Amino acid sequence: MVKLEEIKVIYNKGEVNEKIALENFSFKFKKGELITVTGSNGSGKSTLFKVLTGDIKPEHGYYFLDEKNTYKIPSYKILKNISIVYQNPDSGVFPDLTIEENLMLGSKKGRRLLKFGKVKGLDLLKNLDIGLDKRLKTKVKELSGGQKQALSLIIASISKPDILLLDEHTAALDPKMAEKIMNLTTYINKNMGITVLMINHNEKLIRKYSERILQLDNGRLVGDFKNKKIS
Ligand SMILES: Nc1ncnc2c1ncn2[C@@H]1O[C@H](COP(=O)(O)OP(=O)(O)OP(=O)(O)O)[C@@H](O)[C@H]1O
Repeated sequence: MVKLEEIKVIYNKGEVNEKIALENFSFKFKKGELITVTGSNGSGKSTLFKVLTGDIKPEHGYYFLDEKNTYKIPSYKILKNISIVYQNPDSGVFPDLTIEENLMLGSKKGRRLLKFGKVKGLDLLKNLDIGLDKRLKTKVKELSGGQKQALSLIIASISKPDILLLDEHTAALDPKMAEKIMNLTTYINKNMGITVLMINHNEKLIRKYSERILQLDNGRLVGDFKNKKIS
């Protein structure tokens, strides 16, 4: 169980352009959930992700990792095991390295871990089923945007983070590739037990794949629904 309580984020505090981006924001989630964060432009979705990664320091708030441990956030001790995938397919890969080398680096340092990265990455590539598992020696810069995005998702997952944040990771993809990536996302969520929080604007994908939908408006949580279609 992870719980955020009373989070408040202010940009440019005390200046004329001061902006409260999150206010009295509280929510909790269980390990293994697949949650979509929705809301109009500027409602605070990316700010929420930056709070979770520790990239910005909230004005106020608490972060509960489990029933026993409470931290006044940000607490880097508990925020370290989070991976994030962005919309831009180039942001999560090393273009001059091969697919195989990218997978190995995804599981961080150490000989044993490098091998683990390759094995786990290969398993995920096979599941993705677009033929990349047979092209391990290909340089990543030769791949299409969709293929690079799939690889980014795999790299972010093989170190088995507690939480995987997906910031519009299907936004730049054609509908077919977006479905493939969402299938892989579900596989990672269910088979590896990784909690997924994703920002997504595609109604069809949200309804098909999310178990739970959080809705933000102007920095506040205004909705928290179970998706009846799959739960
Ligand atoms: N670095 C910043 N400095 C000042 N204001 C910011 C900064 N980052 C975001 N904001 C403002 O905070 C509010 C929330 O922004 P945020 O990026 O979290 O929204 P979002 O829901 O992710 O939007 P989008 O869907 O457009 O990506 C917006 O009004 C935005 O203009």
